[in-house]
Amino acid sequence: MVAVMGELWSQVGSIIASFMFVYTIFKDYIPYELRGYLERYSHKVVNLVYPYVQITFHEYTGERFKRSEVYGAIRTYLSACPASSRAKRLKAHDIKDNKSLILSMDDNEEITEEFHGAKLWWTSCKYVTKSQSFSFYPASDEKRYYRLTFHRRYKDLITGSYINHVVQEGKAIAVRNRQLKLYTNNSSDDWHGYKRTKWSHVAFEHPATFQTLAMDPKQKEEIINDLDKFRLGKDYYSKIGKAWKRGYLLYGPPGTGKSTMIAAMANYLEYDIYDLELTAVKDNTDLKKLLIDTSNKSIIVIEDIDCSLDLTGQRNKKKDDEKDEDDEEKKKDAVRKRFEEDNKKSKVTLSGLLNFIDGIWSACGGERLIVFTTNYVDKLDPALIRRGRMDKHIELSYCCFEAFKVLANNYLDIDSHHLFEKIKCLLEETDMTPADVAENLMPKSVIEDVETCLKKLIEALEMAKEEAKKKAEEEEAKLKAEKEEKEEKKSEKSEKQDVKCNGNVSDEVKEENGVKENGVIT
Ligand SMILES: Nc1ncnc2c1ncn2[C@@H]1O[C@H](COP(=O)(O)OP(=O)(O)OP(=O)(O)O)[C@@H](O)[C@H]1O
Ligand SMILES: [Mg+2]
Repeated sequence: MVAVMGELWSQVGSIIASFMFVYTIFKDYIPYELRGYLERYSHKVVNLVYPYVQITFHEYTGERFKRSEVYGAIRTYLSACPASSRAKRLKAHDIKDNKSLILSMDDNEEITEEFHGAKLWWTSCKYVTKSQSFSFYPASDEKRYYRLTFHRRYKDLITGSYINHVVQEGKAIAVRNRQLKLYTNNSSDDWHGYKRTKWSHVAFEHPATFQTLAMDPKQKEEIINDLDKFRLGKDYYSKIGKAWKRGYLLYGPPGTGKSTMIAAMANYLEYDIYDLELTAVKDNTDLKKLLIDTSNKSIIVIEDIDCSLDLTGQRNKKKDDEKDEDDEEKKKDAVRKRFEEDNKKSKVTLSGLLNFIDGIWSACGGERLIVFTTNYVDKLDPALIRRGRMDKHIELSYCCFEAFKVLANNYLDIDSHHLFEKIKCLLEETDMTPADVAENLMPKSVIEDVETCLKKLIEALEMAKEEAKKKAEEEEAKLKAEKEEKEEKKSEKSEKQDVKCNGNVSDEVKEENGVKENGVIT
């Protein structure tokens, strides 16, 4: 009965809509005074006859700045609600672990739901606005939204509890179905073409975890506790008046597991990764826009921060050869070229990056980790890595024995072996990265057993030790030679000085003598 009534009402609605359509066409032929009356009363009639309320939920909020979280939650809720199985046109969009297919309503599809006796209709809508500019890829602007229609007598129920229920449920389903994503930023030039998104993504399927990460167990536990504290710290952060974000600086030589640790963090927290390529960002404004377009529960990564940009903001010095150019035309060409090159180059500055990390904009949204990695921590500007921006500094260093044990367990499934003692001694004496240790531990053929792999590692460690020793000796010899050379030069100098002094003295003496002699003679 309710369904029949609902359909009846929606038919009344469409009749009214048709009437409005005809009215707009013939509006100009109706006398002005009559038009005023008609418009005033038609609204009253519509309100009287059509007792339905509509609410729209747009995909983008704030002038397309940010994708609406509510829209996303509604989409997830609707794709999972039983009523959606009756919809005929569905869109497949996410496939979790290549197993379950996630479907959502296609454009202009409608589904009906009931909530505490109230009947409501969800419609997914889209409208296209064509941009005026002529280009090879016409930038048509698709705007999507969901429209919820219900009887006005249920307004309190729907706005009070139903929408809240939909959003909460949608978010919970999203967490359950969550497929982690790895994003990378598109070049700023592509934001306005047919590829309008700032970030592109793929499914994140890195298998690294904290169990497989080889490092000092104490340090590892400390990091895990820190992450836990952060994840559960929403109330704490709001209490202390700080944006809910945390900065990590991972530093250490190449191959010590910095990138691996980021993957382990993402898998542990179930956060998406936004791998930010700074050189593709045009300027500070675009950097801000990228930040705003990231979702909550995410890790924003800038790898090799020391090489990403010249963050001192100094311009390149003029090339010397250009100074000598006499030809006017050539000079102009060079200037134009340099201007174009400069334009292409990223103009992100240190202050832009600092603002990105902890400026006012960084508080939009929450639950974000910002991770920087570098091989040379000393090269970084102190302002960039001060606490508050980079709250936790983590040094990933050469492989210690504890880290080796984790790798041995990962690669060879062993906890102990009689060769472990020897390896322990060698690791204490030699610097070898976990990447190199792992490479030596990995069996390269089916006939290689545990013992062979461990022996291979011992051999590599001994070789590394030998090399390090040779290098140290060479370095020492070089230093010694330099020192000797310096001393030699010094002694030569002082000798020369002595000679000069003696020479002078003898001359003086000679002169004196000469004078005397002369005096005597004369
Ligand atoms: N601590 C570690 N635990 C487990 N595996 C490691 C560790 N460190 C390195 N590896 C192994 O070595 C490889 C290289 O490590 P990774 O890429 O994380 O190094 P990195 O510190 O990021 O190096 P770079 O500074 O060159 O980027 C990884 O594929 C991983 O298998
Ligand atoms: Mg790396």
